[in-house]
Amino acid sequence: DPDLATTAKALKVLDACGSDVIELGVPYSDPLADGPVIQASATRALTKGTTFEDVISMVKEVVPELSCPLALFTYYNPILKRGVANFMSVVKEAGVHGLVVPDVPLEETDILRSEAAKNNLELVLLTTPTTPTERMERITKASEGFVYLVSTTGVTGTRANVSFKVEALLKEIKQVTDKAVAVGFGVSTPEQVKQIAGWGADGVIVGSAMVRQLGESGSPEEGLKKLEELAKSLKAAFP
Ligand SMILES: O=P(O)(O)OC[C@@H](O)[C@@H](O)c1c[nH]c2ccccc12
Repeated sequence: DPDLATTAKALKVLDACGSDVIELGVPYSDPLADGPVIQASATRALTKGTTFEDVISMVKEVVPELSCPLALFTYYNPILKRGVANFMSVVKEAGVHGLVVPDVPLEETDILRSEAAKNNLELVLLTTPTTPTERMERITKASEGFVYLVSTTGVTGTRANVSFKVEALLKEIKQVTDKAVAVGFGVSTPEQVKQIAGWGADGVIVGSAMVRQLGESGSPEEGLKKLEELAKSLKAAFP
């Protein structure tokens, strides 16, 4: 969104701005964990007829030009529909490095993880403010690449403030894992990035704010320019 050619350019822009990992979302009709911005973006992409196969062929062309790894974000249904093993080999073939599949709970990730492992793909798992410590520990053990700490309950989307609870959550999670922990959901400004970095996070994840620049600008060129400005300002804010 707004189209695959612009998305390909956006991946290169984000890479050039110093992204450590790029998360690319596959548009889906029932994005249950997404707020209005990403929902609208997925709907626009689907209305244009964008398929999983289209996304994969774009990825295949762009990945050789990127220096950072690419994680594919998708709900479980498109994986299930293609068969887990088949899905994994297709995305691996395209050059994808990892996966974020938010609607599969830890207990049900066995097949996903084993098929991902066969293809050398890393499955990033998420923990949330309502995850009990003992479960958080199991999630961090199983998570690959890094651990995704969801900053707040609810859906994706920019928020005026980062919940102060994130500071305590980071302390808690750092006691049970040495893996890198990145905080996502609601992050959109350099001030928020600085605050989260100050609390000890290893990274931040920014979705809606970037999706909005690209999808809601007057033209693809303007969207890419705005995306670049935003990415640079956020990168500069992370010490
Ligand atoms: O949009 P935000 O609030 O900046 O949050 C990141 C998020 O968009 C991205 O990681 C993501 C998009 N859709 C998701 C669904 C569930 C978990 C994570 C995601």
